[in-house]
Amino acid sequence: MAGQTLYDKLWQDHLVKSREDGTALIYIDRHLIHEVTSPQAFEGLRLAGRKLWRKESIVATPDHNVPSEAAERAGGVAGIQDEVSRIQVQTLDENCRDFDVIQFGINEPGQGIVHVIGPETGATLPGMTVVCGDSHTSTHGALGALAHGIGTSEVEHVMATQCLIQKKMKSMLVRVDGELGAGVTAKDVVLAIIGKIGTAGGTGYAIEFGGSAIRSLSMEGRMTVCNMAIEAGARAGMVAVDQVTLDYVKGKPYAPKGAKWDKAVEAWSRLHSDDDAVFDAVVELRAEEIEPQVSWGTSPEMVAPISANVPDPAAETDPTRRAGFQRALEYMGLEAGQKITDIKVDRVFIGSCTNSRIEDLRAAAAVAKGRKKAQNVKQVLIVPGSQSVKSLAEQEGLDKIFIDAGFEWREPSCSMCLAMNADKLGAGEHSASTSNRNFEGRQGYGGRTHLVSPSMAAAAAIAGHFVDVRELQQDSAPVAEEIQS
Ligand SMILES: CC(C)[C@H](C(=O)O)[C@@H](O)C(=O)O
Ligand code: SF4
Repeated sequence: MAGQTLYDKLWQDHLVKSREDGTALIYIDRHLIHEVTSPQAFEGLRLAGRKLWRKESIVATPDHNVPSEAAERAGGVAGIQDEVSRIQVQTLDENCRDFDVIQFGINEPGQGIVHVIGPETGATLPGMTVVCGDSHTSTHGALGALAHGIGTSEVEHVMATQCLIQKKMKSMLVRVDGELGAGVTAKDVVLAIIGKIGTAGGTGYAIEFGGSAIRSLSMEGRMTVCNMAIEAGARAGMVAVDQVTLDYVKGKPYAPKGAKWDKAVEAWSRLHSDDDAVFDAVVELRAEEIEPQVSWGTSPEMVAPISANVPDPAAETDPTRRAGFQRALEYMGLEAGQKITDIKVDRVFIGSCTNSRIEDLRAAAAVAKGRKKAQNVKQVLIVPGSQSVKSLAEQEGLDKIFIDAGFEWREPSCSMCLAMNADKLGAGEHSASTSNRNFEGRQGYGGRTHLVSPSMAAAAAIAGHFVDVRELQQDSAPVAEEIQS
């Protein structure tokens, strides 16, 4: 018999019952909740007179509707200007109080984007099943967990039973071997993967990311990659447990301690695919071939290396693809064949569950240090993913670097990732954004999003247009001249 994949092992470990119709009941270890997709679930429980099955499994935090501006934030929940947002956050507070759920409230130390606080508190651990009413739950798979988003009715189901009805997915290995070049980050890797397999490439699969380039990434980088598994069509992304994982998890507030830690390490050490495991699909990329990436269209697969030009739809043989490219270029206000480096940037957003961790902010600060935002750039938002990231960044003086560069230092929230709050991209404006979705209107009505890494976003903020961060790092002179002109 062939060996097991990591996904097989995680699935097997949580399987309660397989059913004749091909579905199965799996046990859920960790349930993360936020203000957008939990209210109906709590209401459903109330109406049915049900209790939470295991309330300790739930960790709540508000992230989508909380303002990022310090002044508005200072007033707490009551101070949220937008009524719908205020009600959402208030409702989460009330539900957590009524059902006695652990919540990191709006201005409390642990608050942050749900996918940032799970791993950083140790609420997410290797070997767990992790769910949340949010598609980017795939992020947590970076720890060697089976993690995916669920719908609101499933949120209620997990609350009431701690189980979920699932159909086992197929397995895909995305292997990136070789060494990444300087200035090429986890974000570029995952954008290149999506550029290759497309946004439907992973549909129906659980993706395991492997290969030497993935193993060389930090946990934060692995989270960036798994975060965007959903943009490749896969509900779950994961990376095998190794020493990097264990070093990251050790000492986290909710991580096991003492003898329990030793037992956990023993159990977690088998969380990798066996050498003879067979995947339903295998995709391979060479790390050396990956350049810093910039998305040019309205889907994450519409992405190109920074050295490239905006593609010409006429070169597409498939009529549906050609029409899609054409429409994307019209929406984005771009010309076929124009250089990516000629695209001017109006606003820059560095944040989101893809890229708002400390290493992301350090990478952006390394580029911003001693430089200034270009005149044509109206706003640069730096939004740390959590209160912990924010205070660590402040201890390191990163906030000062950003402020000196003319950037804005904000409070932890989803912010301009999806414009469910005051942070929005104006119609026709182009953003350099470290988030994960560039759909039409995603960052504001008529807004034009370009997905990039944190260092590429900072470089665009300085230059006023997209620029190869590798040139900027080696030689700052040309950019400095542009700023003065
Ligand atoms: C609001 C939430 C349900 C949604 C998601 O599921 O991903 C959001 O986080 C997003 O990124 O679009
Ligand atoms: S940061 Fe963006 S992608 Fe992540 S949970 Fe918030 S809205 Fe969704």
